[in-house]
Amino acid sequence: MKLIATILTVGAIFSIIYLLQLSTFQMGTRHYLPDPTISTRYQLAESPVFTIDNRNESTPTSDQCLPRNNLTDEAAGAKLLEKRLPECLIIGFAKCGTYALKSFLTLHPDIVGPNQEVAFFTGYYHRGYDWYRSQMPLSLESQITIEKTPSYILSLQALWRIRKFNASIKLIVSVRDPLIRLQSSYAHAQAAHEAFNETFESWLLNEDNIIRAADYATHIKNVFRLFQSSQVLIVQEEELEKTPLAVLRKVETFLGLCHAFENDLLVFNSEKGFFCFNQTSRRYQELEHTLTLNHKTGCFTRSKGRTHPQIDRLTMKRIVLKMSSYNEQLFALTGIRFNWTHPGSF
Ligand SMILES: Nc1ncnc2c1ncn2[C@@H]1O[C@H](COP(=O)(O)OS(=O)(=O)O)[C@@H](OP(=O)(O)O)[C@H]1O
Repeated sequence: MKLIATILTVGAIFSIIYLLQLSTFQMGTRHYLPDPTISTRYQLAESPVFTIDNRNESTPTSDQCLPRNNLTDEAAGAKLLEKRLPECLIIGFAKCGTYALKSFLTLHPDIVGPNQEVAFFTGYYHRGYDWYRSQMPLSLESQITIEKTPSYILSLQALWRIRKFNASIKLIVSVRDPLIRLQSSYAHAQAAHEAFNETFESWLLNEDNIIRAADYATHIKNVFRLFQSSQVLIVQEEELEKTPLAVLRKVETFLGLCHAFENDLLVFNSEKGFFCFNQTSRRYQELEHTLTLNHKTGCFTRSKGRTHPQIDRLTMKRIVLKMSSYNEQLFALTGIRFNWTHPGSF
């Protein structure tokens, strides 16, 4: 009996040791070995644990702030540089200064972004995240990659895809006086299509063109349905045009970055009528070749800041009346009353 009891005790001890080893092995395979087919950044992007908001908790105040990226340290940079998926998207709206915003933002040492619109979530989703990543510029771990494609906000499917990609991503939406946006869209259509020969007056007869320029609310509502309001920053083209640094600093705070936008990075060019890059700044010289610019002036090319078609007062009043209900919806949704052309302006 004693012998049987000893055998049973020894057997039980061996079984316990075996089970302990097995569970440690499973932990090792399931939790600690990364899947070599999926990059760490992708896993982080999908994970609810890591959000860009976590950075905000440790965001230094402006007086303690040193840019995290030291681009002069080429040797260190070369080792750590890789293409990374975006953590912030400028999703709209077209003709609202999205290119100027994205390009000026890259003056920040902790922000990078591709020059072109990648249109991944609208046009190239089938190519997968690795393709999307391949479209991004090299960056350091500490830098945030920003991509801008203004058509994303118009597509509910694209917004769902963005949410699936990274539910805690930061989104920037730029809006503009819809009357000016309407003129800008016409000038764009005229420049983009050689065969386009419609006069502005006949183009205005198409109600859809007016609604398309004014209906921000429908699309912003979709954004708020899928993302928390703290993830969304609404900026105004008019402010970007007149006081660009104020907008850039808002974005910097929104992203939890150091305050690195100095007054001398941009200069107003009276011939162009817009702020342009200060060509003497070191950061501009680093970036110049990555942007679509007039390299003589440091301003954007002629495709930004086009001449707008004239509108007579009566037509303008008619359009503004049509737009005003859309504006009211936007003001109610965002809690911001933009100082745009309104029926009382006439
Ligand atoms: N600094 C600076 N320089 C040049 N242009 C500036 C600038 N800031 C804002 N803008 C305005 O940006 C408008 C174009 O907006 P987008 O870049 O969003 O257009 S697009 O949707 O990508 O085609 C463009 O519209 P248009 O004036 O109709 O060309 C500009 O008014």
